[in-house]
Order: sequence, then structure tokens, then C-alpha cells
Amino acid sequence: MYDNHTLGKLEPHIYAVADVAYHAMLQRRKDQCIVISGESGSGKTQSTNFLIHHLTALSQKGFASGVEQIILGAGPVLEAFGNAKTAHNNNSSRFGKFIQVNYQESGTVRGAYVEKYLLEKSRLVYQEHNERNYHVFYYLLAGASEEERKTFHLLQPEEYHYLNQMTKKSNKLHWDNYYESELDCFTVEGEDLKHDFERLQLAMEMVGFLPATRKQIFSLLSAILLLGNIRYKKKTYRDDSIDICNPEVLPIVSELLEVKEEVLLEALTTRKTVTVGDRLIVPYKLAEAGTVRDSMAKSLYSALFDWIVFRTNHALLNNRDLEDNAKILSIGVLDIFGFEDYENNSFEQFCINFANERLQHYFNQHIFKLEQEEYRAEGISWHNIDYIDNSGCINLISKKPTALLHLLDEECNFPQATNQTLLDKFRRQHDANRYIEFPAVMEPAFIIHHYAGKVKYGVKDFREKNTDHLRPDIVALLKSSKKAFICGLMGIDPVATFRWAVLRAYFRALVAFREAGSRHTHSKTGSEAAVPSAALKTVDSFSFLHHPVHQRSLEILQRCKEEKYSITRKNPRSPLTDLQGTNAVNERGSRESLYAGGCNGRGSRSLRLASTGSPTLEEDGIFLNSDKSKLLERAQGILLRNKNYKSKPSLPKHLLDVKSLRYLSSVTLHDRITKSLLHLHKKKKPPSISAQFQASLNKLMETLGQSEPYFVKCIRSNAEKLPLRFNDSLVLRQLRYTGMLETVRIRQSGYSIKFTFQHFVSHFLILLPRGTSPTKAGIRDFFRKIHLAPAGYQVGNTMVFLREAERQHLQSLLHQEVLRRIAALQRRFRAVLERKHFVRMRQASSMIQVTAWPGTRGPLGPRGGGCNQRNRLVPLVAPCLSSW
Ligand SMILES: Nc1ncnc2c1ncn2[C@@H]1O[C@H](COP(=O)(O)OP(=O)(O)OP(=O)(O)O)[C@@H](O)[C@H]1O
Repeated sequence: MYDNHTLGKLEPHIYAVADVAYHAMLQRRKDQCIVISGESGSGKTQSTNFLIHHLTALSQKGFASGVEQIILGAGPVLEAFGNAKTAHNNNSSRFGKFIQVNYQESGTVRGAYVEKYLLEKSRLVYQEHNERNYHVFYYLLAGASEEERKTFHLLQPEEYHYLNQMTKKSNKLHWDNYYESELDCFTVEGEDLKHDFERLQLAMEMVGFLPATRKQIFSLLSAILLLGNIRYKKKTYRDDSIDICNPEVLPIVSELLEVKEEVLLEALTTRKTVTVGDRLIVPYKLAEAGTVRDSMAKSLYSALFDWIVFRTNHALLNNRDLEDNAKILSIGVLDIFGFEDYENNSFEQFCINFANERLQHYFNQHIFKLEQEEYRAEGISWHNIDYIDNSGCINLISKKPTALLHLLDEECNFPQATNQTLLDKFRRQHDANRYIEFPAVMEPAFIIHHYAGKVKYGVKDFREKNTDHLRPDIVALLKSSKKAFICGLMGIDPVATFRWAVLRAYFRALVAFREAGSRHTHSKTGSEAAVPSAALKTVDSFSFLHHPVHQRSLEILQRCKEEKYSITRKNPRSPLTDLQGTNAVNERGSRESLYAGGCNGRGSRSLRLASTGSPTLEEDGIFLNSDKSKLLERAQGILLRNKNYKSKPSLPKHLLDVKSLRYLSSVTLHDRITKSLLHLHKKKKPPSISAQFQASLNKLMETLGQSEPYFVKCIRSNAEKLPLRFNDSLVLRQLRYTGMLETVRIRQSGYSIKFTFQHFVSHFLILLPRGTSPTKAGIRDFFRKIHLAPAGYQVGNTMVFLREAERQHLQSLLHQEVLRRIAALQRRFRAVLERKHFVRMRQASSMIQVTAWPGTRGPLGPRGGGCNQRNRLVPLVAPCLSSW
């Protein structure tokens, strides 16, 4: 319905914006971006989803590349892990996202890229009244099967500290039951968590997460929840040392994370510091230990979220993106967290509202500032329209060197700093600034005058949240995990992690084959009893053989041997099928090393590698000897044959490879910079969270600056999250502060269409009188000649300014003139053809006359002719006509 229509011709609709952006991109060959803004709960995410659906549908007209499915699947996955119920919105995005859909020059989607901004980590460990943790936890707990519940050690939602805090809070809104505990439910009205879990699994599958990877993710989520259940107590009253109240949780967490229990306990209760040449182990104080536990949970969750975004981007990547010279056209959709003002606002709200200030500034720049500056520079007559310029507020928050965020960073560097010293610093530096005020009563808070209204921020936890990085000792603990998946989450460089996983898989496969070979020899020679000791010997020499994956591989190969290599069975349960089975979590199967650790599908390649045998390894004789190699070859042959039989349909779609990983690593470098500085050996301090956030906002603004923008302003219709309820004053307030009224004025009186003289002349060449020069006078004369309404245009020093109505008028004149000329051309060509036809007919008839009656002028010439003569003509004329 909205296909190829001018914006504003039909009723406003988000599809119309998508359509205009799509066609503008194709016509003008320029990147487009759609900036969606509005308060929390106003419909930004919904609009984004509609936009993305429509953009992919537009592209599918001709040919669907398949990437559309992944783009559509990515939305629900990111929402499950990054959205949560808040006081304003039951599905509030707790991170910002910029989705860039890349197109081929033909207009078909060729890939996409998702950039994420600042996930709200604190929500994982604490939620305000009437709010929830991230959706995915509730989905998992409601939707997991009995088997999964056992495997992941899942409990009921109310048994987790990270989920049940809101049930313990008093309802402050009603004074009658102020001290009563209110039991909030874990589901939102109308929500079907089981169904949502199924939907999530399906979406994950669409994005390319294999069942084994999904299990790794769910197992990690369970570990995070159980971590939150760890409680501390003082060991004795006399000293500060602490102990864990419920040590029974530790083995489960260590099993789920596959880290050693004692190392986990150590990381949760003691701090390792490095002094000059010495490593000190200091026990945490009671208050510190809780923070460390929460920090570990937050680190794990944010690393998981980063990993999901990374893998989603990998699935969305098109190989052509890797070629530097490949031409990309794109439409970016920005859905960033909306402006927030809660009862208690903290660091997260400060960052979110700062991002919204930047977006509003970008909007002001485009709609008002640059526009009016251009009018002035071009010397056209114009009455300035005032708008609320928020640069002052942005400067207060971010301008170096004394802005609030910089002062905060400074305070974070002082070990002695407190909330009060931070507040004093703010006050000393900005007391006279009209964008900030301090509460009259002694409250550790400050108030910012945002474009959307005043917001009071409590400074409590500002410093901690601003430096809330992964702790190096926690990084070290998680890197010691035997789960390749967990190690991969902590990896600095995805390429290195991938290479390591491939290498590990290769060696594991190699050793597994060797074991199989030796078992087979022993069984043949009747010395089966000797096999375990031989295996043990190998285990001794290679530490990684302790990993249960080998036990599993050996079992499989053993079974393979017992089944007498029967690959011709009707329903073979091939070794590789086993290797790729879905029971990988408990058994820590080889699959984990092959897939989950960031090397999807590489396992099969590794196996192939193993089967062909690395000449260097063989020559070196590290693993093979000539006796066993034949057996090994045979075992490998079986695996290979079976692989060929089974694996083709189950081969994962989105295989990782070094080239694409390297590309993605380079584009996400800014996001991983902190991680790279968090390893124990690095001396340099990682940048603060706010500094990183500012850097990613700057990058975003740069991207937006290179595209043609469209603005979608979402308006919240009521504060009660109710359908069909329209609160006039709430809506008016939003229209006022977003500058909508001024926008309407500038759109009415301004000139939205601009052409340089040259561009105008080449575009409307057909309409212009011959010889019209691309000058002010020439174009003015033309407008006068066609009686264009004078109020609808202005001709500046170098540009022509038009209102939309005038542009449409000119465009329709152009269209009519083109049609008229097409008709004239057709007329002319038809006349020429007809004339040609006529001339040939005439020539033919004269020829006939000359041939049949030489010396005469034809059968009916001077000597006349009768019926008989005319009949004699027929056989003569027919060949002539047919030869035409
Ligand atoms: N076009 C729409 N049609 C029907 N319902 C809508 C529409 N837009 C929004 N809603 C309702 O409003 C709720 C909030 O919308 P949405 O999650 O898109 O807000 P948001 O602006 O993205 O908020 P946040 O900034 O908190 O993420 C939705 O869950 C949905 O119930």
C-alpha cells in the first residue's frame, strides 16, 4: 500500500518511512538512517520491529537471500536477553541498538550488522519494586523440560535471590499496608512464558545457535542464578574473615561452569593483589564479598550478551562484506533506550538520558540549526524559528575537562573518594550552571535540567558502576574453565579463541583415533585387559586427556568397533552422530569443543584434517607409529564414511572462519578494548564505563552523520501501559519537549527540498526553455514563466529552495512533459514507419506495372485493361508481396 508513494501522500505509517528510505537509498545511492526516539514505553522497539520486517519484505520482492530470516530471528533473541519488565514498560530495552541492514545495489538484503550500547548490568542483581530481571531467566525457568531442569539444576523462580527480591519489598505506594510484604507475580499479564521459551529457541535456531550451544547458554544462565544464591557469613566474631553459608551451592556452580570448586571458592572469598614482586591473598570483608559475587554474575551475563551479539553479527555477515571494494548501501535503524525518570535514578539513567540528549541534539541540528544556517548563508528571506537548544546540557555532562562525566572519572581514580566528595566536586565546578541544581535538603543527589524535564539522580553507586569492569581474578577463574564456551566468552581476541578451539579439537580427535586404534589392536590380539593401562599411559602424558571428552570419544569408538564397522545398517547410529548428539552438556562431549567454543562446524573439518593426517605430526612420530597407523586409518575411515553419510544435512549453516572473525573483530574493537585490558598481566587501567559509552555514542553520531536521516518520534499515550487510553497532558508534554511544535512550524514555513543550480537544471532539463543557464536569474525566469507560487520557493546564491508542494508540482509537470514527449516520439516513429511502408508499396506497384506491361503505365494504362488482364496479375504480385 505504501510502496513507492511520496511521504505524506497517505496517512502516516511506519511502513511509509521504511518505504521512502528504501527507495531513496536506491535512487540516490546514499545510506539512510532512521532514528527512533521517545520515552520509555512509547513504542520504539515495536516500531523498529515493524521497520525491519518491512525493510526485509521490500527487499524480498525479487529474491530472498535467506539473511532476512536471520535478521528477523535476531530481534527476539536480543530482546529475550536484553529486555526486561520495568515500571514504564513490560518489555523495556535495557540496551541500545543500531541495526544496519546492508543491501546489494539491486535492493536485495545482503547482510546486516547490530551495534549494541550499554547493557544495564545492575538489573541482573537488583531490581526496583514492580520490575523484573531479564526475560530469558523467566522463559527458561517456565519452559525447560524435566530433563533440562535436572541437567541445569534449575529451581523455582522464587528460590533465586536475583529473581525474588521484588517479592520481599514493601509496597510504598499504599500507606495502609506499608509494612506488609507484597508478593509480586513472576509473569506479566498476557504473557505465556512457556510459549515465549519455545519462540526463543526457534529464534535462536534461526540465528544459527545449535542445540548444543543453546544448552551451554542455558547452563550458564543457571550458573549465574545460582551464584546469586551464595550467601556469606563471618567466620568468627573476632576477625573479618568470611565463609559461605550455603556451601552446597558451590559444587553445582563449579559443575555448570566447569571450574575447580576450590578455585571458585578462592575467587569468591579472597582477593589477589600483586605488590612489588609479591602476590598477596587478602580475604574479602563481608560487604565486599557480596559485591564480588554480584560482579562475577554481572560479568558473566554481560560477556554472554556480548557473545550473543557477536555471533548474531557473524550469522548476519555476508562474505561480500569482507571485500573492501564491495559497494554497500545500507539503512540503519536506531532504537536506543528511551528517556527515563524513575523514583530512584542512578548511573544507568544518567547515561540513558545523556544518550537521549545527544539524539535530541542531532535532531535539532538537522531540523533547525543547520537548516536555518543554510538559509542565512544563501541569503534568502527567513524569520528565525526558536527551538530549545540543549548543547548547554550536553556540555555540562560531557565537555572536557570539567564536565560531570570527567569529574566522575577523576573521583573514580581516588581511593579515598566518597559520594559526598563527588557531589562536592560537582557543586564546586558547576554551581552557577543553569542546567544543574542541588537539592535543598542534604541529599546525596543532583538534579539535571534535561530537554525532557528535570531528573534527580542519586550519586550512590555512581563511582562503583562507572568502574564496574570484569575483575582480572574473575577473568582468570573463568579462563581456567574446561568449558571451551566459557573460555571463549572471556577471550580477548575472537580469532585467537577460534584458532585455539580448532587446534584443541584437532588434537582431541587425533588422540581419540589413536586410542581407538590401540584398543582395536588389543582386542584383536586378545589382550583386551591391557587396554586401560595403555590408555592410562597416554592420559598421563597429555593433560588434556583428563577432559571427559576423550572418555566419550573412546566410548564411541569402542562402540564403533563392537558394531564391526557396520555402516550399511538401515538406521546407523554413527559415531559422528553421537559426537554431534544433543546430550553434550552433561557428558561434556566433543561437540562442546568442536562447536560451542566458537568453532561451529570446524570440528568436522578438524576431523577431516585428522583423517588425512598431518604429515609433520606423523613424521615427528608424536602420536602415531606405523603399527597402529593402519588401525587408526581404518577407524578414521569409518568416521569419515559415516560423516559423509550423516553430517551433510546437519552441517551448521554459519561456520566460523578466520577471515570473517577478523573482520568482525576489527569492527567491534572499540567494544572489546576493556576486555583486552582486564587481564592480570596488563598494567594499564581500562577506560571507565562512561568513557566507553561516550566513545560508542561518538561513533554512532559519526555513522548517523554520513547518512540521510529520518526521524520517528514515538509518543507514549498513557503512563498506565493501557491500550486505547490517551492522556492529553502527557502527550502534549512530550510534543513540547521533543520540539514537535517547532518542527511542524519549520516544516510548514521552511523549504525541505534543496537543489544546487546545476542539479536543478540537469534534473528539470526537459521542462526548462532551451539554453536556460544554471544561474539565479535563469531559474527565477523559469519559475515566473510557469507561474510557480512565489511563497513556495526561493532562489538563493547557489541553491534552489522548494516546499514539498512545489516540488510535487514541478515533478508532475516533468512527468507530463516526459509523457508528452514520449507520445510525440511515438507519433513521429509511427509516421516514419507508415511512410516507409507506403513508399515501398508504391515502389512495388510501379515495378509490377513495368514488368507486366513494359512500355506502358500498367494494366489499367492508356491501353486500358479488362478483368482478364487483372487476373493474370495475381501470380506476379504474390511473390513480390511475400518477399516483403
Ligand atoms: N504500534 C503499536 N501497536 C500496539 N502496541 C504498541 C505499539 N507500540 C507500542 N506498543 C505497546 O507499548 C509497549 C511498549 O513499547 P516498546 O517496548 O516498543 O517501547 P520502547 O519505546 O521501546 O520502550 P523502552 O525505551 O523502554 O525500550 C509494547 O510492549 C506494546 O504493548
